[in-house]
Amino acid sequence: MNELVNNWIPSGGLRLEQNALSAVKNLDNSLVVAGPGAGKTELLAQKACFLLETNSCSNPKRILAISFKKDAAANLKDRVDLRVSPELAIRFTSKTFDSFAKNIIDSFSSALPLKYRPNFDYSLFDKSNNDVVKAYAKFDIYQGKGMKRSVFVNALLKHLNSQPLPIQNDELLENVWNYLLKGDEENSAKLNFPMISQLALYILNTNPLILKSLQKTYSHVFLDEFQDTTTIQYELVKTCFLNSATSLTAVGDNRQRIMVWAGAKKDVFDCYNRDFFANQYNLIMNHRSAPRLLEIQKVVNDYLQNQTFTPIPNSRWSIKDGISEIWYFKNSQKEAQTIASKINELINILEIPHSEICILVKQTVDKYSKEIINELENYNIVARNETLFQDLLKEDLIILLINTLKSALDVQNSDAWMKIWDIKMELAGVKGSILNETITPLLYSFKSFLADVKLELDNLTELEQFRKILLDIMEYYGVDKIRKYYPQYSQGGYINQIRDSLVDYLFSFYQKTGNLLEAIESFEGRLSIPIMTIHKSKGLEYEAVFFIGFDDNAFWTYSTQEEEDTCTFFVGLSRAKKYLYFTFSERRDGGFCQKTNISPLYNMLRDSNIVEELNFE
Ligand SMILES: Nc1ncnc2c1ncn2[C@@H]1O[C@H](COP(=O)(O)OP(=O)(O)OP(=O)(O)O)[C@@H](O)[C@H]1O
Repeated sequence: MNELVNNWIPSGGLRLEQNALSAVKNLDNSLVVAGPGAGKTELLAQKACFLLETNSCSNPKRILAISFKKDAAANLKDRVDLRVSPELAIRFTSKTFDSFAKNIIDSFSSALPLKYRPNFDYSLFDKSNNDVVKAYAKFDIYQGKGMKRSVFVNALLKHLNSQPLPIQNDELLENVWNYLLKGDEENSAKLNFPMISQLALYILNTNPLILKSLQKTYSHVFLDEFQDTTTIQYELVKTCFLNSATSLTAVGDNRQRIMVWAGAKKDVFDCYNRDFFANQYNLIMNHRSAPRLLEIQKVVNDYLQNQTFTPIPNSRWSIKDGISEIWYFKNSQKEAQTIASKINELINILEIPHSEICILVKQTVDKYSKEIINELENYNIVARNETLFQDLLKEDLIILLINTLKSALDVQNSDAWMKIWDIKMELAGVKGSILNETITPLLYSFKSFLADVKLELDNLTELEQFRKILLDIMEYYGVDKIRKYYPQYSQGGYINQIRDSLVDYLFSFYQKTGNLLEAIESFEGRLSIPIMTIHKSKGLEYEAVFFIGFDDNAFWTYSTQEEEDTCTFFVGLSRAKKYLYFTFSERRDGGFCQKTNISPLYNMLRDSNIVEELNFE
């Protein structure tokens, strides 16, 4: 075993800096703190390879990685799948915090006392729904006169999660929980993720056997983007793994803490170091951004923390690499034309792929991007609000259905075929790679099913016909088997919701192109420029980033939450590898824009001495 450990080298030909390598090989609890692009996520992928390949995570133990966003969880899983053999990769589970907690309550709801057991068909609600207001109104709590609705909703949500379970001495809280858990004649049961985490905590605190089995299953746990962990999520981590044999690796960056508004625990690093006696590792490389762009990151860092930050760029860059500009416009029409022309140049002259260019906004994607989308159409370039697709594209069910369609339409697509064949074998309970009396008939029947699907797709004209084809595909795999194989679909109508979204989107793309393979490509966003909020861009990276509408309106919270908005600014600008453009327009949407409140952010760009300022009349 020692020999395996000593001889282990990072996969994919990557070289890790000394501290990264030490963190990978450390088998106790650890915390890796590093700036954007330092390779924190990659370090977790490498650590998974190390643990599995050296048997430090010995069969049948597993590694559990917990991230915040579905795409982050999926990306981490993809990186591990790419680097280790399928037999090892199967022991790496990557989930979001939300799905981790939800799986606990869906798998063990019978361990809850009846009064806290949610109805089987519960669905989810978030802040944007009216459900929490309705629930309180049921017990005569109405919005106070003159009170802003958002303030009222926040107050209700705070009250809803003001106590761990079981609820003590609060009749209103007890009633609202009961109503949300059980629903009534008109409304089904509805839960939000903080409630789900409370229920998961209750199960784990009152059922030592469930807790033990969780600890026995996972010998190693990874926590990505740890800076954004909320109090209740941290409580869950502690309840699950404190004083257990499971070893934890957390990675994060204080300067990228952008979820304080959603309850991120500001002192989570200190608490974790103290509670888990973690070894801390700091990294100094930046593998993402060109050297000149790192100059901006240094200035913003100095504003955010006392510790200086001198990231070392990856050796693929030359010292002069990196372009950053601020563009000033009189109106948003001219802004849109200039951005479209630049994007056209990046794609057609510099040959940068669509998927390597990103348009970022602070918020309200549609407001800031309408005109740009229209101007890009003049160049035959598609741009779209990626928020609608980001999570959907990483859904296991979507990946399964899309790969099935691809395999039916294009028998040469070996990648898609391998993925669905592996899953088909798993779902059919068949193991092995050599054709035999079990595998051969399954293979023939699967191929013949795909040929039938192709025939139906060749005659596709109606939306309902397409829905039926996808229903048939799911039936063929077995809906119950899918629900079991992917625990996130085990409960309620979520699986149907996801399927219907796919049907609607794909069919609308199909109507435009008349070609289903092209429609799938469009749906996957291979030929479109993603537009998203900075929050949605967390963890992602692009060759070129356009940070549009850099004004007081977009950063309207700056005066009340300067630190968090500066962190958001830092996250946004650190997504760029080589090109970084900021735009400001005096007029937008019939109104005037200013940049006086956020002048400290503008000054940081100027202080870097690398950002050029251009005026467009
Ligand atoms: N050791 C390495 N050598 C070369 N490239 C690397 C190395 N580690 C990471 N990378 C690459 O650098 C980029 C950034 O890595 P990664 O996404 O892991 O950074 P991060 O620290 O998680 O960033 P962020 O906090 O901004 O999300 C990725 O393209 C990754 O493939």
